[in-house]
Amino acid sequence: MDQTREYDVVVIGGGPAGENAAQYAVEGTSMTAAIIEGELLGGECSYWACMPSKALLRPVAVADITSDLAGVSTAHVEAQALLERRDTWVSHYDDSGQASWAEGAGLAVLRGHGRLVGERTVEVVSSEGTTRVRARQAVVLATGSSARVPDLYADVHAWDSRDATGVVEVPDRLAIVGGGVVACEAALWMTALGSQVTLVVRDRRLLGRTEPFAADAVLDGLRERGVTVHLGTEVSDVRREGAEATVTGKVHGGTVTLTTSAGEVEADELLLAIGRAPRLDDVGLEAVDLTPDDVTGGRLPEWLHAVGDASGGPPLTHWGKHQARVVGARIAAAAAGEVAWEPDREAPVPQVVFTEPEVASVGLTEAQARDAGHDVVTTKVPTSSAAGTGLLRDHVAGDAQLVVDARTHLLLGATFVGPEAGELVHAATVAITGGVPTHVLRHAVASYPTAAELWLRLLEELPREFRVPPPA
Ligand SMILES: Cc1cc2nc3c(=O)[nH]c(=O)nc-3n(C[C@H](O)[C@H](O)[C@H](O)COP(=O)(O)OP(=O)(O)OC[C@H]3O[C@@H](n4cnc5c(N)ncnc54)[C@H](O)[C@@H]3O)c2cc1C
Ligand SMILES: NC(=O)c1ccc[n+]([C@@H]2O[C@H](COP(=O)([O-])OP(=O)(O)OC[C@H]3O[C@@H](n4cnc5c(N)ncnc54)[C@H](O)[C@@H]3O)[C@@H](O)[C@H]2O)c1
Repeated sequence: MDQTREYDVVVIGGGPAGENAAQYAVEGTSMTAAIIEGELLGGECSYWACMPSKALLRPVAVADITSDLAGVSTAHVEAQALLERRDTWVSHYDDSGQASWAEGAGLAVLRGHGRLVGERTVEVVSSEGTTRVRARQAVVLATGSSARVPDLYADVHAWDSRDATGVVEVPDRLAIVGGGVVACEAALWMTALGSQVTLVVRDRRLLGRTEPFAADAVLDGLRERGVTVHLGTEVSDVRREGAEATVTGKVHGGTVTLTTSAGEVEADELLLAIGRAPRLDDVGLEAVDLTPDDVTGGRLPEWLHAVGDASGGPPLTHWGKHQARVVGARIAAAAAGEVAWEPDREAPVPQVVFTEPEVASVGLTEAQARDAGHDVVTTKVPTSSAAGTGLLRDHVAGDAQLVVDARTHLLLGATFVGPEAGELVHAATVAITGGVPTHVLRHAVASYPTAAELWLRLLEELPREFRVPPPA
């Protein structure tokens, strides 16, 4: 073993969360940081998740709009060109660009698998040998998450999201088990690439964490685009001839047969999209007397932090990066004997689901707000009801809704469905973060005729007492 190297901050995992934690901990200080990365710097998000999926979905969405917009001819997705676009956006699975960024930011990158072996001490194992690294200030766990694979599916070598985003061989028939975000998004791009897609969904609805009206709109959208969706359907058995995990994105064997409560489903490939779990099983937690539950429960010694999917928080890149910026600032402040400034209000979590129609939400759903004890008023309008949204395509699906606290007149949550939903939701994020009540929000004027005018429609639909401050 080489001699021990020392840095102020050691980050295990170089995904978006790990990169941000390292950067924010040392930026503007004389401290040093190392990121330990076992695969590609940039993480799941850059190569197998957000980037490739959105690179695949954007042309599909644009073609979809042109099929519903008088005055323009309909565009068609070209499968090979679409896959080439994906390859460009994942830099052909080469992380040298991210490595240059790290070098420019003054961050050391250590290649290999990192494991805690004692307090503030990490061992890095690679084909080159084993190195011991000590952190003077802090260690950050940013190891991300892995797709869940229940025992039922252990022998059939089903695809996971890496195969779906990294698809190179398009199966004629694709069965997807799961009704969450990965399932709904992948169903769209795999349909556009030419697969006949069948979704087998255990729940009686899609997208369990969104407003029911948003999930219904996504269900209609998938069915309109040729996807077969079985809701409330359990899988009891899975069989496959010649199952073999070959290359990522290639078909992994012969025909797959699912026995389900809705009958047998046959497909040429099966995508399992039933959630992800923090990757904490091989990071040496036992060496410092901790368990994965201690990490996700936030019970960590002051020198150890967890960010991103590994923390057990909402598994979203922007949320992991936010956590990482907060943790990075805390580490920097602590090293200087200070306490980092943080707002007293918890930041709301936004999410955009890039389906047709698009769904964007932030904060609490109506049911979550009521469960949390709020007296709630909601306002809902068709997304087509503003001139700016109506102009975006010929048939605008979906509704938009605000969830407002009846006592304080503060926004608790918002959901937008339809074109530009992902952009419309940010105003809600700002309003919740800033604590802007509805009577003030009404004076934030949106330009005519933009999609943002939907805000005017939503606020006008609230009872009139929401136009003035609440009684003291
Ligand atoms: C198909 C798909 C699409 C998605 N789309 C979106 C989206 O549009 N928007 C969004 O916000 N989120 C999206 N997500 C979620 C997003 O990918 C994750 O929330 C995000 O990648 C988490 O970032 P992270 O840095 O915590 O972990 P990761 O990106 O998983 O990075 C963790 C890194 O740690 C490394 N690592 C792990 N263990 C070790 C170890 N012991 N030693 C060394 N290195 C290690 C891994 O190799 C990896 O590079 C998507 C997820 C999937 C599956
Ligand atoms: N646009 C985005 O922001 C985006 C896109 C993709 C993924 N992601 C993130 O990645 C995470 C993982 O996505 P996902 O779709 O895998 O998970 P998910 O949690 O969104 O959905 C999981 C689905 O699988 C079902 N399920 C769970 N266990 C099952 C079982 N044993 N059998 C059958 N069905 C089962 C659930 O009921 C649910 O429908 C998400 O939580 C999301 O935050 C985000």
